[in-house]
Amino acid sequence: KCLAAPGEVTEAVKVAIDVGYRHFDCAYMYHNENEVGVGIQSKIKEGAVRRENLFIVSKLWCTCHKKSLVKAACTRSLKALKLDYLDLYLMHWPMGFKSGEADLPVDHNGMIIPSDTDFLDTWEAMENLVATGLVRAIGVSNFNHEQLERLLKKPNLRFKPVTNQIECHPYLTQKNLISFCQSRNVSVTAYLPLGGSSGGMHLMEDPMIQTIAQKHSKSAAQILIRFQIQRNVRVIPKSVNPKRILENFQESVFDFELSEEDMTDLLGLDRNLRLSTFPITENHKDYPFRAEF
Ligand SMILES: NC(=O)C1=CN([C@@H]2O[C@H](COP(=O)(O)OP(=O)(O)OC[C@H]3O[C@@H](n4cnc5c(N)ncnc54)[C@H](OP(=O)(O)O)[C@@H]3O)[C@@H](O)[C@H]2O)C=CC1
Ligand SMILES: O=C1CO[C@H](CO)[C@@H](O)[C@@H]1O
Repeated sequence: KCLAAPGEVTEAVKVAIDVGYRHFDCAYMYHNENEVGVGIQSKIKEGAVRRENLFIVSKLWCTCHKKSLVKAACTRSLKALKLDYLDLYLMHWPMGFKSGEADLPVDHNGMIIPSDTDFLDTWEAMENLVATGLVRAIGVSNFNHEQLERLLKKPNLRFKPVTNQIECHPYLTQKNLISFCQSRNVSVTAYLPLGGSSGGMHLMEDPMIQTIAQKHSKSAAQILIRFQIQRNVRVIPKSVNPKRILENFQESVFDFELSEEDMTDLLGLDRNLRLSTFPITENHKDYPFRAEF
């Protein structure tokens, strides 16, 4: 859950656990792991859920790619979340940034200052987190297929990335990258599945999506979530609104099926429209979006 006010996040986490959510997608960069942790902790204390039935994800930020910084970054997230292990820890981006106070260290032109790290080395430090039990599994986010291939071919790879978390929705269907990941047994997790917040791309208002929604008596959001489920893609919609938290969950997205024609129509909306382009990092050697996929 990102970009939400503090008390709002704790409340949203509690509501989500009550209605049955178990997977929480967090990150140091969202600066709300403490609030998420308060929500989780209070539900565990109350007996509403057990730790082992939750699936908590966090992400290593780009300023901590240096091998010597990885463990402390993970421990900081664990402390904020009030947990003693993470179910999954992701490398947020393949790009390393200069370490220090700023999350986004930039030069005079406003462009990111890279670190001299290589994501293969960062990965080794993440593998150590699995070995020492701080995290159960590791994965990546925003990797293109060349970067993922390079990681999978790394000599002496100890743990494979279990997932690649990428932007994915009908305007950016990611057909090629999804086939690539699935062929290598790396699951795909779709972020921005609803097209992001208002001011984004108005995906939910798309006439085709609206028509399909009406046909199934579902909301546009439910269609967008179901679309990913039927492609065998994990999906992490964000909401801080109790009504929408419920709307996006379980029965309401598992009690119907999109037809082959619906799926083809949705896939046909692809326009390679990426919202999460991260322009200040465009000159980075590991900028992921220069490659075709
Ligand atoms: N790895 C990465 O680099 C990135 C990862 N992410 C992850 O993916 C998650 C989801 O992506 P996000 O960017 O939040 O975008 P989403 O596509 O999930 O859209 C969230 C927006 O949709 C609204 N919304 C949620 N449910 C409904 C509904 N049923 N009907 C109408 N509107 C709805 C939310 O508002 P409201 O809250 O008011 O309901 C919010 O404004 C993030 O929370 C984050 O964890 C996101 C970006 C980058
Ligand atoms: O998950 C994310 C949300 O916000 C960050 C800052 O723009 C992004 O870079 C990141 O991918």
